[in-house]
Amino acid sequence: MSAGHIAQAVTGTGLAGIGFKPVPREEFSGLGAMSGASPVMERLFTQMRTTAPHLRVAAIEGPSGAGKALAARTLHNAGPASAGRFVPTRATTFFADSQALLAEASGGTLFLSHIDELDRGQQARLADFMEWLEHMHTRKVEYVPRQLFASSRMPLRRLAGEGGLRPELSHRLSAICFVLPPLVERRQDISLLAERFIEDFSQRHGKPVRGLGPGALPRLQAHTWPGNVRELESVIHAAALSCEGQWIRPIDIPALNASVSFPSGREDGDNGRWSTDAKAGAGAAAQSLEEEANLDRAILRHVQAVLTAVKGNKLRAAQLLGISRSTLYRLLEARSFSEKL
Ligand SMILES: Nc1ncnc2c1ncn2[C@@H]1O[C@H](COP(=O)(O)OP(=O)(O)OP(=O)(O)O)[C@@H](O)[C@H]1O
Repeated sequence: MSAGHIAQAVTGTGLAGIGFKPVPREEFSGLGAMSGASPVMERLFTQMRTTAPHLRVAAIEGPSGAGKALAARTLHNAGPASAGRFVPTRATTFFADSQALLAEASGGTLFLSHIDELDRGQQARLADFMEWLEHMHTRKVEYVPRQLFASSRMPLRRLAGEGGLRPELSHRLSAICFVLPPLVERRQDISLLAERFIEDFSQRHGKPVRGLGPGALPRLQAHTWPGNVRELESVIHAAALSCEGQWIRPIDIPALNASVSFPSGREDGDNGRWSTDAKAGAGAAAQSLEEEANLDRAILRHVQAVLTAVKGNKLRAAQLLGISRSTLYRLLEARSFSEKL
């Protein structure tokens, strides 16, 4: 790539000239508010569409931030309880406020998240509650939740097999089970999800960001996403905020650190506890991490070359690069930070 091309890539101008084609909006696919086009998500959407009209109880499994709560809401919207309310609550706090929550979810859907956090006593109470609910459904009582969904960051059968979940509760919950794989196992969805989050951001904040510019997608695809879709969403929002033009550039994307921690996950993300396939994905990502580093280095090398050419005049360098002085300072800070490591 010539210096001119990098400058174009950095500024987000002249994109057509370097053969850059954004993902057209009409290529968005998914179910309700859920985006996804990878084979594993297509299969999940088919399972959701087929079963949603008939569900009473269902489990939704997957690592933190993979989209379990969104899947539960999507199932509710497509199911027999959609005229009632969708009432989400953390499973551990359900019994502290069960009367009010049951009244709110009457005729609708009660969604208990993080079932894997329940202790043995809470599990026994939940099993009793489910038996009572089933009895109410048999008697066609209408003032109870019509559907009960539960999410877990551990596969329920595995949890039961390891003694972490009462078998009777596992059997009741996981007869119908939907699985959200870690994002690293469906990299194909990254561009679709990113474009969707950009569009959401633009609409919500009234800032016209049109999509990912050249070099941005490889950077996103090189990351292992320990925080899954939640992490991607916050990275895209941060990038769209920093973006100076209409296209997100690699330098707009905040540092992607594999050991970053996320509120609902373990410190290293909880993909590892989810499935061994995630490790394979992490291996592939580690390999492509090189590319990520190279891309950053290419931009920094180019900035350095321009600075040298203008004898360190930062205002002139920023003008030639087509970026603001604050962006230039940010790039130089990133360089001096990486030199200290
Ligand atoms: N397929 C998807 N399409 C669009 N947005 C998604 C998708 N999956 C997840 N999200 C978004 O990612 C964020 C995290 O999703 P969600 O809260 O459903 O995750 P979760 O698996 O329930 O997480 P946790 O177990 O930590 O509670 C939400 O803002 C959600 O809207």
